[in-house]
Amino acid sequence: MERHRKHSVGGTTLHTCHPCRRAIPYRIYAVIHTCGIIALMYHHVHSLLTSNNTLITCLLLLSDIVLAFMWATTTSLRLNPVHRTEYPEKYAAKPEDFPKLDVFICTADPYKEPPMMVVNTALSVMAYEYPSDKISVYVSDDGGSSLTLFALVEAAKFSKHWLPFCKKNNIQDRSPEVYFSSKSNSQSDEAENLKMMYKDMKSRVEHVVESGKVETAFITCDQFRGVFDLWTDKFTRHDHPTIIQVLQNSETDMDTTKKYMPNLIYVSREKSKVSPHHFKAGALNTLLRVSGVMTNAPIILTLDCDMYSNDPATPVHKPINAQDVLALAHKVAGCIYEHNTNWGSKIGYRYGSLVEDYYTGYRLHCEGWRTVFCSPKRAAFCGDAPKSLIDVVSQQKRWAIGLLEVAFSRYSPITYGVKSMGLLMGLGYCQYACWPFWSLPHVVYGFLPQLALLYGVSVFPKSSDPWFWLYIVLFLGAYAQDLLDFVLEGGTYRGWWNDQRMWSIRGFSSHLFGFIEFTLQTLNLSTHGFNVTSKANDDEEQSKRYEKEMFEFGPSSTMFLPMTTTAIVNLLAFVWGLYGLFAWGEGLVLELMLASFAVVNCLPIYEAMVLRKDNGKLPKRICFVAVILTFVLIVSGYFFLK
Ligand SMILES: O=c1ccn([C@@H]2O[C@H](COP(=O)(O)OP(=O)(O)O[C@H]3O[C@H](CO)[C@@H](O)[C@H](O)[C@H]3O)[C@@H](O)[C@H]2O)c(=O)[nH]1
Ligand SMILES: [Mn+2]
Repeated sequence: MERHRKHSVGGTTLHTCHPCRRAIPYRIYAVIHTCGIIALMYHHVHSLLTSNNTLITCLLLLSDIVLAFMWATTTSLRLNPVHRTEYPEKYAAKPEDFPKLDVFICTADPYKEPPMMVVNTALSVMAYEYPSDKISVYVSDDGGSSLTLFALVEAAKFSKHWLPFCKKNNIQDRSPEVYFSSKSNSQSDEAENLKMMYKDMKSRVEHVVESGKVETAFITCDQFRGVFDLWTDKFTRHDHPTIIQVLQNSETDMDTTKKYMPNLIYVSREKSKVSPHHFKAGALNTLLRVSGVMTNAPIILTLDCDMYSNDPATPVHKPINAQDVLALAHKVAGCIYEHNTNWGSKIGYRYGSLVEDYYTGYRLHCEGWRTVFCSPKRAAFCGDAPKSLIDVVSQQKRWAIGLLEVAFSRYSPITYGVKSMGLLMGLGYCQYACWPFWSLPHVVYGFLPQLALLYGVSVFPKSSDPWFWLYIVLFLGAYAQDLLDFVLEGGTYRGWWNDQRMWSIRGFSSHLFGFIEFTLQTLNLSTHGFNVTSKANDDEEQSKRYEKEMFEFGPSSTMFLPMTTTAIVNLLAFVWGLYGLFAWGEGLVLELMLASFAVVNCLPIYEAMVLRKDNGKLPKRICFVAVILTFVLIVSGYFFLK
């Protein structure tokens, strides 16, 4: 095995790769765990042939097959863990020889993605420690919103002050929102002055967003007055012509210190109800073509509007105002441009999955592209994660559906992937594609042994049975390795605990509902789109609870039902099982252990059901329906357990 690999460009090593020491113990453990799984399967088959309750045995067998398969996919990712170190300081090219850089920023909804957030993302990359005239920032607005355009016009004005300020003072946080709300910001007159300007811009933008309309009186740049007229009465977000507006031109626009500025270009591609627009993948493909016509940089960087550059040092001509260039740009941003072309199948971002990032990366890997994972000490980008549980589970449900779209496509990692990339890489990709499959073992293990416990029926080996220990070893082994992996990569114990708790919650919500929706869609019974995650965050009470690490259930959602029901069922089983253990001595130990583990995991749910009074508590309606469901489950348990 090649112990240390170097990767050089023109004789300079830019990054090195070191295998982790845990690889060998991991491989040894993989062999042991595999033997355990084989033994367990033997045990199941044996019970299937001898037992009288085939339904229970089948359900347990099916769940264990899924668990074993998922364990195999995880293990393929753990066989050769590596770390990389990168040496950007060794990149010796002179600034005038730096390549040109096109940055793509996507946004889709001015209410879920506040325009000020887009502004901050754009400003943070425009302020890169990189020759300004070589950067072009393209903002794709799938919401087709004049509010977003208005915010960007304001951003272009503000950047004339912000960029020289950042470069002169060597500011690290180049997103103004982050800079002005951090404690380290300077108190100099210049900084105070800029802060005033920023606040002023922010209040203007927020005012316009709130009013929902860009009044002519608010437009301060005469140059851009005309473009707002394109938002006619017939204009809707699903049906409108292409709008491309150069807001800042690197050849003519200078900042306050007479230095040229990066290009800033607003693009809202044409939309029509009859043409599929392929969500974010479609937006990015449009940007690939528009930028190809306008600036055509050899390097592109794509960002979502909920991300910003966290390190200014992270990153080669056509006159872009020329009539013919803009006409061509409009043409390539049109709805029908992609008809009968290879866009989305062989060129650009691939269509067919709601997780276009995973899918495109995977397809490129299959075609033989090579990638490296860079993870510098100071994170190069920061992003926004949803804070309330409903947003989290909805986001993950979208991912679940997108992943299933890949898993069941003709490019499924299990068939096509394994064939093109080999067994280990193919299995590694399955880990993600098969994510939603986790819901099956979660549901079976979350209800079946507990109901059995309530009826005094054993589904697992008794503690006197040697097979008992196999269950203990497999469970502890899998969890311990997961914990070890988490902690060795810099996570905390508490972080891991929360992580595995979220994993269970997803199994009972996003994965389960994603599966159902995907099935309905396959049967043509429903359709769904890209449900953009809400990034708006102005509820102070909610932020406080977030800081205290409290779950935010908030608005009622059917997705909370299964987890609430399982919480109740496990609590009942736990109490009943404990009572049994003391009353009769011999109890159903494994069933009881499982229920107690679930109860500990469900503590925040009990708290949200009965103790909490704030707005983040579990809605009464959900609790009520969950109690009824519990009752129904227990009654129906009587028929297949007794
Ligand atoms: O029709 C659409 C829908 C979404 N977006 C943009 O896509 C980005 C991601 O959307 P978001 O709601 O933030 O989804 P997340 O789940 O946070 O995004 C993750 O998952 C997506 C796939 O589901 C990936 O595209 C993202 O890169 C990845 O960060 C945002 O900038 C949106 O504006 C569009 O441009 N057009
Ligand atoms: Mn996002």
